[in-house]
Amino acid sequence: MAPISIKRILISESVDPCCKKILQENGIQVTEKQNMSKDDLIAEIKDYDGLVVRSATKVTADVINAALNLKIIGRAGTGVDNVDVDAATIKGIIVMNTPSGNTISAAELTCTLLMSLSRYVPQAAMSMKAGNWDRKKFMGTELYGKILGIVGLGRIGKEVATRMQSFGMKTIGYDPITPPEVTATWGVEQMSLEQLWPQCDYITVHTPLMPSTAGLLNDTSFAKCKKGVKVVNCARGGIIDEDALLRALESRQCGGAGLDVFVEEPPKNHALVNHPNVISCPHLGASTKEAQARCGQDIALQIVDMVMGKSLVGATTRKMLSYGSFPTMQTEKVGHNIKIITLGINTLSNENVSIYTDLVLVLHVQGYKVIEVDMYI
Ligand SMILES: O=C(O)C(=O)COP(=O)(O)O
Repeated sequence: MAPISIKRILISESVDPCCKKILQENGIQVTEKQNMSKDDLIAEIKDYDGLVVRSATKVTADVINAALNLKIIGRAGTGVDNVDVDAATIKGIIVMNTPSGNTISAAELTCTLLMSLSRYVPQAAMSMKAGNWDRKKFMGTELYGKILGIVGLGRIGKEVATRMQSFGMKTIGYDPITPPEVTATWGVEQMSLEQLWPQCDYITVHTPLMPSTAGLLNDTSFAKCKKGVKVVNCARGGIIDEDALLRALESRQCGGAGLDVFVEEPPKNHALVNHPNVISCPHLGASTKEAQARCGQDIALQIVDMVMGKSLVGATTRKMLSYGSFPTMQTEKVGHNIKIITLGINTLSNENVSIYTDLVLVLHVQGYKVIEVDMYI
C-alpha cells in the first residue's frame, strides 16, 4: 500500500488541540481557521491535502471541486451529512469519520433529555428563576415500566437502551442492519416501525440523516403513536419532521420533545424551541471534554495511519448513505495490499456490494488494491 503524501491540513472548526499536536508530531503542517465563509473556504482549500471538520463546515461540491490537492476529509465526529460524500467519492477523496468517539456522550445527552421530559426539569428550573414555587404545574410521570422505542440500533442506540433499562424501561426498536438476535442480547426487541409506533411512551431516533430517514416521524407516523408520546432527537435535524412535530405538540398528540438538533442550525424559526413542551440544546451531543478529546485524537491518528500506509479506519463512500445506520468500515494492510473489514453486516446484499464497489474505487484512485473483504457482527 503506497503511502499517501499529506503535507498540509486545514482544521476549519474547534477540534481538540491534541489533533493538531498529533498531526504536527508526524510532520504534517496544520493551519486552524474557524468561522470561514463558503467563499473563504473555497479560496483557502486549494492549498491543502487534507481538511478536518466537525458539523458546522459545509463541505459542498463547490468546495470539493475547488480543492486541487485534497486527498482526505476527516470528520472529527460521526455524522458526515455536512460533507458531499458523492462529490468526494467521484474525485477519489477519502471521507473518514471517527465512528465511536462521541457515542457515550450522545447517549448520555439522550438519556438526560428523556429524564428531563419525564419530570419537566428545565421548565421547573426556569420557573424557579422567575421567582415561582409551582409544584402542581410540573407533575411528572415515572420512566419505570414505560416503553422506549429506539429507532436506529447502532452504537448510540445500544448505549441508550442499556442505560434506560436501568430505569426499568422496556426497550423496543428497529434497525434495518443490526440483526434482531444481536439487539436481543442487549435487551432490545426488534419489530417493524408499524408495530413500534403504537406501543411507545417515548421514542428516540439514532439514525443518520438520509432520504430514507428524513421525516421518519411525520404526520402519518405521529398519528399511529400513543397520544402524548414524547420524542427525543439527538441525531440529526429533520429525522423528526419539524412542522409535523409542531402540529403534534399543538394537538397534544405529542406530549413533549427533547431536541438537540435542527434542520437549520441555529434554527431561524423559533416556534418549536419556544413551545412550552419542548426542551432543547444547541447541538451539544458531542460537546463533552471526553468526546472531543477522543474524536480529535482518533481523526489525527487515522490520518497519520493513512499517510504511513498502515490502515484506514472510518472510510465512508456515497453508497453508505443508503443505509439505515452506518456499518463500521475498517481496512488493514496486508503486504502491499489492503483488506476491508466490515463490522455490523453479515450478509452481502446488493447494497453491501455497492458500498464495497465505491470504497474499492476510491481506494484504487489513491493507489490501494483491495484483496479481501471480511464481515463480522
Ligand atoms: O458527531 C456527530 O455526528 C455530531 O453531531 C457532533 O457534531 P459536532 O462535532 O459537535 O459539530
